[in-house]
Amino acid sequence: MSTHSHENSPSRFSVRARLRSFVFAWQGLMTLLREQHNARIHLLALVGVVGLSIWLGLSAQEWALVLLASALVMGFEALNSAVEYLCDRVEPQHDPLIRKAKDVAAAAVLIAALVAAIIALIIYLPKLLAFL
Ligand SMILES: Nc1ncnc2c1ncn2[C@@H]1O[C@H](COP(=O)(O)OP(=O)(O)OP(=O)(O)O)[C@@H](O)[C@H]1O
Repeated sequence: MSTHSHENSPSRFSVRARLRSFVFAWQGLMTLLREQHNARIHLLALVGVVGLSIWLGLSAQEWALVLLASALVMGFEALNSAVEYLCDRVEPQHDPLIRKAKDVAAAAVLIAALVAAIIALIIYLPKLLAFL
């Protein structure tokens, strides 16, 4: 059984421990891209978005909004996958509360994706129409 010493007395700051945390987070990113097809689609979309943004010459504020929206979608996708892994460990059998947990986690991705799509329309549509 592990102890919870860090809850009472925080350990001293250590660069090595911070680096380890970064490696774990990187492993999580690799797991996400390897196992979650949605994450691969989002990464591909991000490459497309960056290409389009360079081509259209976005302003600094537009870049910030586009990158923020992309990070929101991908970040929620990661959290959604974490919820899925936890649910599958806790209850592999069909369960109404597990269904709700997974559906609600997926709703977070949906909300971010809808807002990202609206932001994309606001920023890209006028620039694309100007080409016509
Ligand atoms: N144990 C379960 N009990 C009840 N419903 C479940 C269970 N597992 C999955 N579901 C239902 O199936 C849906 C898809 O779950 P799953 O774990 O297969 O995610 P997924 O197909 O990887 O989703 P996505 O790829 O869109 O993130 C859930 O949103 C939920 O409605």
